[in-house]
Parts: sequence; structure tokens; C-alpha cells
Amino acid sequence: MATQLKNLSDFSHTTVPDASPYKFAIAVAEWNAEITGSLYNGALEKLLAYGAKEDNILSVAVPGSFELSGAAEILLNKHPELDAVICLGCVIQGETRHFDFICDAVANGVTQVGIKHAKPVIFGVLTTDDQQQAIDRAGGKHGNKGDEAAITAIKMAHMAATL
Ligand SMILES: Nc1c(NC[C@H](O)[C@H](O)[C@H](O)CO)[nH]c(=O)[nH]c1=O
Ligand SMILES: CC(=O)[C@@H](O)COP(=O)(O)O
Repeated sequence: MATQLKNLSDFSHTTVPDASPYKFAIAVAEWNAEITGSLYNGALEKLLAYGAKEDNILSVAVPGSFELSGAAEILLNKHPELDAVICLGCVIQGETRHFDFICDAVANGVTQVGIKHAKPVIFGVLTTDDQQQAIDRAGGKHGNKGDEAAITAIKMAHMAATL
């Protein structure tokens, strides 16, 4: 597999802009909290590491990943000054097709909210077959999806601000 030996959060090959001018929101799902907590910590650490100010980071929790696009809509309506919204969640396949519906809904929902507001809304949601795949991507051997989402948010906010 393409990701078999890769750290998917390796950004050493790219330039990450200074995040200090920008305002961010992080919406994190409470389902699979041991995973999403790691995603959140990774995202927060990366934002701060690249210069974001703590006062410029608004964090909210939602029950599950399905609620993330609604949270992004509410955040951007109530806080139009935000430069980017990071949506973090972890959806793990169960016995039924519920997984498919949640994943489709949040991927499409997050996309639509970003387009509607012309603001970066970052899809930082793990969609895994099992718990181990999630662990591997939340600070494990394949990196941290939260780190990736934060870097993406900084890059997109910078892009939008410097056009
Ligand atoms: N099974 C998972 C869920 N399920 C809950 C939904 O996200 C949603 O909160 C519920 O359907 C009510 O609208 N959520 C996850 O984030 N991860 C899962 O594995
Ligand atoms: C992704 C889910 O909603 C899943 O964890 C719920 O499990 P099940 O499909 O067995 O109801």
C-alpha cells in the first residue's frame, strides 16, 4: 500500500507560512475521544508552533463527526472574522453502513460550508476500517491527521489573504 511505511504528516518538503496573522477555529468530535483528542492536540500544537496566537484559536466540541459541518456553518456565521475552520473527527467502520453515511455526509458537508463562505474548512476526519488504523494516524507510525489539518489551514488562510 502507498502509505505502508510513510509518515503522512511529513511537511519537511514544504514551506509553511507564519500563522500569526490568522484566526482559526477547531471543531472536534467527541466520538472516539481518545483518538480525536490526539488529533486536537496535534492540530493545536502545530498552529502554535507556526506562530498562531492562543487568543486567535477558538475550539468547540461536537457529539460526532456528522455534526462537524453544522459546527463549521455555525462558527462561520457567528464569527465571520475566522480565516479557517479545522474539523477533526474519527469515524471507524462498525457492523452496518452507518459508517458510509457519516463519512459521505461530513466530507460533502464540510466541502459545501467552505464553498458557501469562501473560507477554508479543513477535513481532518479519519475514516478507518479499525481502531488500529486510527491510532496509527493520530500520532502513530503514519503521523497525525490533526497536524496535517492545521498545516493545511495555515496554508489556505495565507493563500486567501495574499491573493
Ligand atoms: N460511529 C461514529 C459516529 N457516530 C455518531 C454520528 O457522528 C452522529 O453524532 C450521530 O449520527 C447523531 O447525529 N461518529 C463519529 O464521529 N465516529 C464514529 O465512529
Ligand atoms: C460509524 C458508526 O456509526 C459505527 O461505529 C456504528 O457502529 P454500527 O455500524 O455497528 O452501528
